[in-house]
Amino acid sequence: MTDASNDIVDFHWMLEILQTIDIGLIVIDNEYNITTWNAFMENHSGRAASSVKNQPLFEVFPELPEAWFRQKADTVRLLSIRTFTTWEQRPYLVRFRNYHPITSTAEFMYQNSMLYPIVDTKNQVTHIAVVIFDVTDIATSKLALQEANGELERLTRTDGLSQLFNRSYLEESIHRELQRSRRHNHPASLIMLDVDFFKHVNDTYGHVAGDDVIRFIGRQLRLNLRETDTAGRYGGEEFAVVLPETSANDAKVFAERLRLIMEDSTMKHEDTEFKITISLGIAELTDTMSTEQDWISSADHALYESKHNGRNQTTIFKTK
Ligand SMILES: Nc1nc2c(ncn2[C@@H]2O[C@H](COP(=O)(O)OP(=O)(O)OP(=O)(O)O)[C@@H](O)[C@H]2O)c(=O)[nH]1
Repeated sequence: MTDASNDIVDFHWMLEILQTIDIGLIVIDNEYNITTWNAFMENHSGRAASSVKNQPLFEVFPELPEAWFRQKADTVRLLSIRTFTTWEQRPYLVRFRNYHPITSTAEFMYQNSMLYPIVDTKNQVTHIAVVIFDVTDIATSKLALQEANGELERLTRTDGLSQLFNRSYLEESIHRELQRSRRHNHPASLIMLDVDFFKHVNDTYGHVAGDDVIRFIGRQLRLNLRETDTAGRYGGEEFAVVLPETSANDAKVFAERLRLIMEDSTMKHEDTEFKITISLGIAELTDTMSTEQDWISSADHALYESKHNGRNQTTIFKTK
């Protein structure tokens, strides 16, 4: 065979490959009109190559962000280089329905895409090849893994009963807030609170009723906190709340609101109704507290005073 006929055979092979590979190929000219569109594109868009030929790319795909795409294409043209976009940067270049109904729950096809310069004999970029890879399976399994890891992380810092943070996460938060507040010289307060006569609740109504009380306090704390506050279960029936940017007097407003909510609520267990109250202690961070343990002990000290003075009240820690 002559060189010319070899070239033609090669060319036909190439065309055959382009039609059958499971990769999308669009070729556009410098005016963004479509010149080539392979079988993958036909199958997923439902449009024949003949119907999109010479059509502007942005009309065929109105979802394609034009300014962003033009900027990418300009780089390819000016520098004669390839550019690559991953599904993590942009989930898809053109929106196709996901056709893996069994292996994947995604609504659309996740895509990696590449823009590739096509040059003429004078090394001028005359066209750009847009290559689209279907990465739905990879993307959905990675997203599922991320979601599972996120849930695992949430579980390791959550107290199952109250659905608040657990003690170890709470201690980390108290430590972080101590450092942050010191660095910025801003106020911060810590509230410790404890259910009054909780042993009596357990002994009279049973542990299940006691657990319901812990759940109820968890819910009330979650409902009443600001987003920047952190609440957790410190031990059995003891809870702590970290309030950044809050003086002791401001923390007392929150503490009293919570105390009154508890006082006004009626607990129900099976057919029995009962009331509970809580005692609270507040410590605003001062220079004399050098570790988070000092801060916790100060709030605990104030809580002890509330208990000692008759319970169902809030006390602010005072340095002697
Ligand atoms: N139901 C239930 N009870 C718990 C849990 N954790 C601790 N407790 C109980 O909480 C009670 C705490 O009792 P005490 O420390 O004597 O305190 P108190 O009865 O609340 O009395 P004051 O704090 O002095 O008002 C004990 O009976 C513990 O068994 C829990 O997760 N669920």
